[in-house]
Amino acid sequence: MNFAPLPKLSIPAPLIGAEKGSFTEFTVTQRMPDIARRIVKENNFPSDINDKLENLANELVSGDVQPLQPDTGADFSTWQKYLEPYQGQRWIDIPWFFAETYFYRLILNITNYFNPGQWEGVDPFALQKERGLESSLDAIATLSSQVEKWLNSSIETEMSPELSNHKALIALLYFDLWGNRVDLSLWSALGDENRAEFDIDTQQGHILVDDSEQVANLLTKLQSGRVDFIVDNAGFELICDLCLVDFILSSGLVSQAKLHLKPHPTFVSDATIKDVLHTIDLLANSNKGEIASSGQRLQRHLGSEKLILTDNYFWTSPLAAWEISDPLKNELGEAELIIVKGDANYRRLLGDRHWNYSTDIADIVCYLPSPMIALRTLKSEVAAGIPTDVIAKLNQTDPNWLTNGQWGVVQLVMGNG
Ligand SMILES: O=P(O)(O)OC[C@H]1O[C@](O)(CO)[C@@H](O)[C@@H]1O
Repeated sequence: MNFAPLPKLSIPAPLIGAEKGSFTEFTVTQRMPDIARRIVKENNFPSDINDKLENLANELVSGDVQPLQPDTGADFSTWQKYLEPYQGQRWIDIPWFFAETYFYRLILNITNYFNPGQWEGVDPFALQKERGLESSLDAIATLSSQVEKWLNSSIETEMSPELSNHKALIALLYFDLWGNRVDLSLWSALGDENRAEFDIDTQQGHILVDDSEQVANLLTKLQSGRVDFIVDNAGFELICDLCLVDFILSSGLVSQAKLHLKPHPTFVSDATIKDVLHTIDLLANSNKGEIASSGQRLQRHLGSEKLILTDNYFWTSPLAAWEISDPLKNELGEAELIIVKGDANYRRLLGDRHWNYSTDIADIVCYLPSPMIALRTLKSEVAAGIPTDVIAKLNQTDPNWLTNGQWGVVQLVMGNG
């Protein structure tokens, strides 16, 4: 397969926490310490673990990066290598993407997630994930009954199957985009009372680049083949992913869907294989008919291996997406379309660098072997492919447009596969 291994342009500097007044600074010095302290409140860890979490919270502000204590994680020695260039440096001086991914790996190291004993495999974010799922139950019912209608709509409305699938796909792509607004790492910072402010009514007006038509065309023409999802959050976003998966598989638009998941808890709400299985189980056992049908269809797709769940330590690593290993790149090359979800995965695509926001995204993301669609609400000062007039207008009307989670992109890059 012939594709460029690197962005076509020279690679700019990474975002770092020491950039005064930036959202990156706010995250490293305030949001991340809050997240560490919230773990103490929401779990029953013993005092030595809680003390270490409190130390971590304090040292983020101006202290140095601390090493990992030996643990049995399969990625332990790889992390030792990733850490080498940053030892003795302050959290705020190292690349933000490294700081954030390492922070979450360090939390698991501190809480003995990888060590045999009482805390082995205990997800420190379990409570937040569970609450996220519970608070989405009404939305889940609405969405699943809508999927059911879409699956039957060419029969009920006499619309051509191609047209009705096309309409359903556009709507599901929008849901899947806005489902990403609701991520728990931002919720931690906002507090409970602000959650109601997330609304999905103003969908189209807030999409800065919208390639959903092209994606729907691509998907309706496939009729077989595989679509891969680089999954982001558990909870409502995962439900939106699963509704899209259910629709493309149950309507026969594609023959397989593969979900790429995190091998361990990270970024508070990111989904693991366990989270997906738990969510599908919850749907299948719901006492609401339409939710249960959707869950049961997904269970059947799992059973027949039309739906595949996989994880890889690349997705929790500090690496840019162009540093992906050959086996994983070849695996993605088997897909007809790769759907990349969320802000952190988008930051990985762009290497979390200071690109000019109007840079053609295809000149950066030219290293993937298959067409890729990014569904991302903006939550960080990283972007590409936004028209200059749109940027100028947003700078006037909404100075926090890059980070307030109110704006989204549906960006397609056709790839070289
Ligand atoms: O769940 P998502 O969309 O990846 O968002 C999480 C990301 O957003 C942020 O909250 C802001 O960039 C990061 O801390 C993290 O990269």
